[in-house]
Amino acid sequence: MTTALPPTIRPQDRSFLGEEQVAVRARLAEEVRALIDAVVLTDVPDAEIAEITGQVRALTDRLGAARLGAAPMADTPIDGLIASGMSRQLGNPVTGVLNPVAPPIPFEALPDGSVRSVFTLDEPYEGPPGLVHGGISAAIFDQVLGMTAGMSGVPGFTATLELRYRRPTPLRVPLTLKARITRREGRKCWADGEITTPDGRVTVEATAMFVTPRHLLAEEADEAQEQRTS
Ligand SMILES: CCCCCCCCCCCCCC(=O)SCCNC(=O)CCNC(=O)[C@H](O)C(C)(C)COP(=O)(O)OP(=O)(O)OC[C@H]1O[C@@H](n2cnc3c(N)ncnc32)[C@H](O)[C@@H]1OP(=O)(O)O
Repeated sequence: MTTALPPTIRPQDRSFLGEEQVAVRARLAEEVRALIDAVVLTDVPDAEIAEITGQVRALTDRLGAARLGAAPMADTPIDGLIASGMSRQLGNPVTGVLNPVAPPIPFEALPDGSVRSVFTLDEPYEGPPGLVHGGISAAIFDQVLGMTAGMSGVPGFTATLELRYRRPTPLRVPLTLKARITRREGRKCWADGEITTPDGRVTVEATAMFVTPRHLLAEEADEAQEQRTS
Protein backbone atom coordinates (compact mmCIF):
# COMPACT_ATOMS: atom_id res chain seq x y z
CA MET A 1 0.00 0.00 0.00
CA THR A 2 1.31 3.47 -0.87
CA THR A 3 1.76 5.73 2.15
CA ALA A 4 2.96 8.80 0.23
CA LEU A 5 3.20 12.14 2.00
CA PRO A 6 1.09 15.00 0.62
CA PRO A 7 2.91 16.51 -2.41
CA THR A 8 3.62 19.82 -0.69
CA ILE A 9 5.82 18.17 1.93
CA ARG A 10 7.69 15.69 -0.28
CA PRO A 11 11.17 17.10 -1.05
CA GLN A 12 11.03 15.61 -4.55
CA ASP A 13 7.95 17.71 -5.34
CA ARG A 14 9.54 21.02 -4.30
CA SER A 15 11.07 23.66 -6.52
CA PHE A 16 14.86 23.36 -6.50
CA LEU A 17 16.89 26.57 -6.77
CA GLY A 18 20.37 26.92 -8.21
CA GLU A 19 23.22 28.65 -6.38
CA GLU A 20 22.66 32.07 -7.96
CA GLN A 21 18.90 32.00 -7.28
CA VAL A 22 19.62 31.08 -3.67
CA ALA A 23 22.19 33.88 -3.38
CA VAL A 24 19.77 36.51 -4.73
CA ARG A 25 16.95 35.39 -2.41
CA ALA A 26 19.33 35.03 0.57
CA ARG A 27 20.31 38.69 0.17
CA LEU A 28 16.60 39.60 0.26
CA ALA A 29 16.11 37.51 3.42
CA GLU A 30 19.14 39.18 5.02
CA GLU A 31 17.65 42.62 4.33
CA VAL A 32 14.28 41.53 5.73
CA ARG A 33 16.06 40.15 8.82
CA ALA A 34 17.58 43.61 9.28
CA LEU A 35 14.10 45.06 8.67
CA ILE A 36 12.65 42.87 11.45
CA ASP A 37 15.34 44.16 13.81
CA ALA A 38 14.60 47.74 12.74
CA VAL A 39 10.84 47.20 13.25
CA VAL A 40 11.37 45.87 16.76
CA LEU A 41 13.67 48.75 17.72
CA THR A 42 12.43 51.70 15.66
CA ASP A 43 11.66 54.99 17.34
CA VAL A 44 10.82 57.09 14.27
CA PRO A 45 7.61 59.18 14.44
CA ASP A 46 4.25 57.40 14.06
CA ALA A 47 3.43 59.24 10.81
CA GLU A 48 6.61 57.87 9.26
CA ILE A 49 5.80 54.37 10.51
CA ALA A 50 2.36 54.61 8.86
CA GLU A 51 3.97 55.64 5.56
CA ILE A 52 6.57 52.84 5.76
CA THR A 53 3.78 50.34 6.51
CA GLY A 54 2.20 51.16 3.13
CA GLN A 55 5.55 50.76 1.38
CA VAL A 56 6.14 47.37 3.02
CA ARG A 57 2.61 46.27 1.99
CA ALA A 58 3.44 47.22 -1.62
CA LEU A 59 6.65 45.17 -1.50
CA THR A 60 4.73 42.20 -0.10
CA ASP A 61 2.29 42.44 -3.01
CA ARG A 62 5.15 42.56 -5.53
CA LEU A 63 6.84 39.48 -4.06
CA GLY A 64 3.52 37.68 -3.80
CA ALA A 65 2.73 38.21 -7.50
CA ALA A 66 4.24 34.77 -8.18
CA ARG A 67 4.05 32.23 -5.36
CA LEU A 68 5.31 28.68 -4.89
CA GLY A 69 3.04 26.17 -3.19
CA ALA A 70 5.74 25.32 -0.62
CA ALA A 71 9.19 26.52 0.45
CA PRO A 72 11.87 25.64 -2.13
CA MET A 73 14.96 23.47 -1.63
CA ALA A 74 18.53 24.17 -2.75
CA ASP A 75 20.12 22.15 -5.54
CA THR A 76 23.27 21.77 -3.47
CA PRO A 77 24.01 21.87 0.29
CA ILE A 78 24.34 25.35 1.73
CA ASP A 79 27.80 26.50 2.88
CA GLY A 80 28.30 25.94 6.58
CA LEU A 81 25.63 23.24 6.77
CA ILE A 82 26.15 19.50 6.45
CA ALA A 83 25.12 17.66 3.31
CA SER A 84 21.77 16.41 4.59
CA GLY A 85 18.31 16.92 3.15
CA MET A 86 17.56 19.48 5.83
CA SER A 87 20.65 21.52 4.95
CA ARG A 88 18.92 22.36 1.68
CA GLN A 89 15.57 23.29 3.19
CA LEU A 90 15.69 26.99 2.44
CA GLY A 91 12.59 28.02 4.40
CA ASN A 92 13.55 26.26 7.64
CA PRO A 93 12.87 28.58 10.63
CA VAL A 94 16.25 27.81 12.26
CA THR A 95 18.73 27.24 9.43
CA GLY A 96 16.86 28.46 6.33
CA VAL A 97 18.83 31.14 4.53
CA LEU A 98 15.65 32.27 2.76
CA ASN A 99 13.65 32.61 5.97
CA PRO A 100 14.08 36.03 7.62
CA VAL A 101 12.71 34.54 10.86
CA ALA A 102 15.72 32.15 10.97
CA PRO A 103 18.83 33.70 12.66
CA PRO A 104 20.06 31.62 10.51
CA ILE A 105 22.03 29.09 12.52
CA PRO A 106 25.16 27.64 10.82
CA PHE A 107 26.15 24.04 11.37
CA GLU A 108 29.68 22.64 11.29
CA ALA A 109 30.43 18.90 11.32
CA LEU A 110 33.59 18.09 13.33
CA PRO A 111 35.93 15.18 12.51
CA ASP A 112 34.82 13.21 15.61
CA GLY A 113 31.18 13.15 14.41
CA SER A 114 30.03 15.88 16.79
CA VAL A 115 28.80 19.24 15.54
CA ARG A 116 29.36 22.85 16.45
CA SER A 117 27.34 25.91 15.75
CA VAL A 118 28.37 29.46 16.61
CA PHE A 119 25.74 32.19 16.43
CA THR A 120 24.62 35.46 17.97
CA LEU A 121 21.00 36.29 18.76
CA ASP A 122 19.67 39.80 19.15
CA GLU A 123 16.47 41.66 20.06
CA PRO A 124 13.97 39.81 17.84
CA TYR A 125 14.81 36.65 19.86
CA GLU A 126 14.43 38.23 23.28
CA GLY A 127 12.55 36.48 26.10
CA PRO A 128 13.32 37.93 29.54
CA PRO A 129 14.84 41.41 29.12
CA GLY A 130 18.30 41.15 27.54
CA LEU A 131 18.11 37.35 27.35
CA VAL A 132 17.35 34.71 24.74
CA HIS A 133 13.76 33.39 24.72
CA GLY A 134 13.67 29.80 26.01
CA GLY A 135 11.51 28.65 23.09
CA ILE A 136 14.09 29.98 20.64
CA SER A 137 16.81 27.91 22.37
CA ALA A 138 14.49 24.88 22.12
CA ALA A 139 13.93 25.40 18.39
CA ILE A 140 17.67 25.71 17.80
CA PHE A 141 18.38 22.52 19.77
CA ASP A 142 15.57 20.69 17.97
CA GLN A 143 17.05 21.51 14.59
CA VAL A 144 20.75 21.09 15.40
CA LEU A 145 20.28 17.85 17.36
CA GLY A 146 17.99 16.58 14.56
CA MET A 147 20.60 17.35 11.93
CA THR A 148 23.24 15.66 14.09
CA ALA A 149 21.03 12.54 14.18
CA GLY A 150 20.51 12.77 10.40
CA MET A 151 24.24 13.13 9.86
CA SER A 152 24.84 9.95 11.88
CA GLY A 153 22.59 8.02 9.47
CA VAL A 154 19.32 8.09 11.43
CA PRO A 155 17.30 11.03 10.03
CA GLY A 156 14.04 11.43 11.87
CA PHE A 157 11.30 13.43 13.49
CA THR A 158 11.68 14.66 17.06
CA ALA A 159 10.00 12.22 19.45
CA THR A 160 11.27 13.84 22.67
CA LEU A 161 13.18 17.02 23.48
CA GLU A 162 14.17 17.93 27.03
CA LEU A 163 15.92 21.16 27.98
CA ARG A 164 17.56 22.22 31.23
CA TYR A 165 17.94 25.98 31.47
CA ARG A 166 20.95 26.28 33.82
CA ARG A 167 21.65 29.99 33.47
CA PRO A 168 20.21 32.89 31.50
CA THR A 169 21.45 32.97 27.87
CA PRO A 170 22.56 36.49 26.87
CA LEU A 171 21.64 38.31 23.66
CA ARG A 172 24.29 39.94 21.46
CA VAL A 173 27.23 37.66 22.38
CA PRO A 174 28.59 34.76 20.31
CA LEU A 175 27.08 31.53 21.63
CA THR A 176 28.45 28.06 20.90
CA LEU A 177 26.20 25.03 20.64
CA LYS A 178 27.96 21.65 20.66
CA ALA A 179 26.03 18.44 19.97
CA ARG A 180 26.75 14.72 19.70
CA ILE A 181 25.05 11.37 19.29
CA THR A 182 24.84 9.36 22.51
CA ARG A 183 22.96 6.25 21.32
CA ARG A 184 21.41 4.64 18.24
CA GLU A 185 18.96 1.76 18.15
CA GLY A 186 17.29 0.81 14.87
CA ARG A 187 15.33 3.84 13.69
CA LYS A 188 15.76 5.66 17.03
CA CYS A 189 18.63 8.03 17.75
CA TRP A 190 19.50 10.03 20.90
CA ALA A 191 21.56 13.23 20.85
CA ASP A 192 22.56 15.76 23.44
CA GLY A 193 24.16 19.18 23.45
CA GLU A 194 24.77 22.40 25.31
CA ILE A 195 24.96 26.12 24.64
CA THR A 196 27.91 27.99 26.16
CA THR A 197 28.79 31.67 26.47
CA PRO A 198 32.21 33.02 25.35
CA ASP A 199 33.57 32.50 28.89
CA GLY A 200 32.68 28.79 28.67
CA ARG A 201 29.65 28.80 30.99
CA VAL A 202 26.88 26.39 30.03
CA THR A 203 23.50 28.12 29.86
CA VAL A 204 21.24 25.42 28.38
CA GLU A 205 21.58 21.64 28.04
CA ALA A 206 19.34 19.47 25.88
CA THR A 207 18.65 15.81 25.20
CA ALA A 208 16.50 14.59 22.34
CA MET A 209 15.34 11.40 20.69
CA PHE A 210 14.58 11.19 16.97
CA VAL A 211 12.66 8.44 15.19
CA THR A 212 12.76 7.73 11.46
CA PRO A 213 8.98 7.66 10.81
CA ARG A 214 7.59 4.31 9.74
CA HIS A 215 5.64 5.99 6.90
CA LEU A 216 8.84 7.47 5.40
CA LEU A 217 10.51 4.07 5.37
CA ALA A 218 7.37 2.64 3.73
CA GLU A 219 7.49 5.40 1.12
CA GLU A 220 11.17 4.68 0.38
CA ALA A 221 10.35 0.99 0.00
CA ASP A 222 7.48 1.86 -2.39
CA GLU A 223 9.80 4.02 -4.50
CA ALA A 224 12.48 1.30 -4.63
CA GLN A 225 9.82 -1.19 -5.71
CA GLU A 226 8.57 1.20 -8.43
CA GLN A 227 12.14 1.63 -9.74
CA ARG A 228 12.66 -2.14 -9.86
CA THR A 229 9.45 -2.70 -11.84
CA SER A 230 9.84 0.22 -14.28
C1 LIG B 1 13.40 11.54 7.80
C2 LIG B 1 13.04 12.83 7.47
C3 LIG B 1 13.89 14.00 8.00
C4 LIG B 1 15.36 14.03 7.57
C5 LIG B 1 16.05 15.28 7.96
C6 LIG B 1 17.29 15.19 8.86
C7 LIG B 1 17.48 16.43 9.65
C8 LIG B 1 16.40 16.53 10.72
C9 LIG B 1 16.30 17.84 11.44
C10 LIG B 1 15.02 17.84 12.20
C11 LIG B 1 14.79 19.06 12.97
C12 LIG B 1 13.36 19.36 13.25
C13 LIG B 1 12.60 18.17 13.69
C14 LIG B 1 11.16 18.48 13.90
O1 LIG B 1 10.76 19.57 14.18
S1 LIG B 1 10.12 17.18 13.75
C15 LIG B 1 8.53 17.86 14.21
C16 LIG B 1 8.16 17.53 15.61
N1 LIG B 1 7.94 16.14 15.75
C17 LIG B 1 6.85 15.55 15.27
O2 LIG B 1 5.97 16.16 14.69
C18 LIG B 1 6.76 14.06 15.48
C19 LIG B 1 5.32 13.59 15.57
N2 LIG B 1 5.31 12.17 15.85
C20 LIG B 1 5.41 11.26 14.84
O3 LIG B 1 5.43 11.60 13.67
C21 LIG B 1 5.54 9.85 15.24
O4 LIG B 1 4.98 9.64 16.51
C22 LIG B 1 7.02 9.33 15.25
C23 LIG B 1 7.63 9.53 13.85
C24 LIG B 1 7.87 10.06 16.29
C25 LIG B 1 7.00 7.84 15.57
O5 LIG B 1 6.06 7.22 14.78
P1 LIG B 1 6.29 5.82 14.06
O6 LIG B 1 4.96 5.30 13.69
O7 LIG B 1 7.26 5.91 12.96
O8 LIG B 1 6.99 4.99 15.17
P2 LIG B 1 6.37 4.00 16.25
O9 LIG B 1 5.15 4.54 16.90
O10 LIG B 1 6.29 2.65 15.59
O11 LIG B 1 7.53 4.01 17.33
C26 LIG B 1 8.82 3.56 17.00
C27 LIG B 1 9.62 3.49 18.28
O12 LIG B 1 9.83 4.83 18.79
C28 LIG B 1 9.23 4.95 20.11
N3 LIG B 1 8.61 6.29 20.19
C29 LIG B 1 7.89 6.88 19.26
N4 LIG B 1 7.51 8.10 19.68
C30 LIG B 1 8.01 8.25 20.91
C31 LIG B 1 7.98 9.29 21.85
N5 LIG B 1 7.36 10.44 21.62
N6 LIG B 1 8.63 9.12 23.02
C32 LIG B 1 9.31 7.99 23.28
N7 LIG B 1 9.38 6.96 22.40
C33 LIG B 1 8.74 7.10 21.24
C34 LIG B 1 8.18 3.85 20.18
O13 LIG B 1 7.92 3.49 21.52
C35 LIG B 1 8.86 2.75 19.41
O14 LIG B 1 9.86 2.18 20.24
P3 LIG B 1 10.06 0.59 20.27
O15 LIG B 1 8.75 0.03 20.74
O16 LIG B 1 10.37 0.20 18.84
O17 LIG B 1 11.21 0.38 21.20
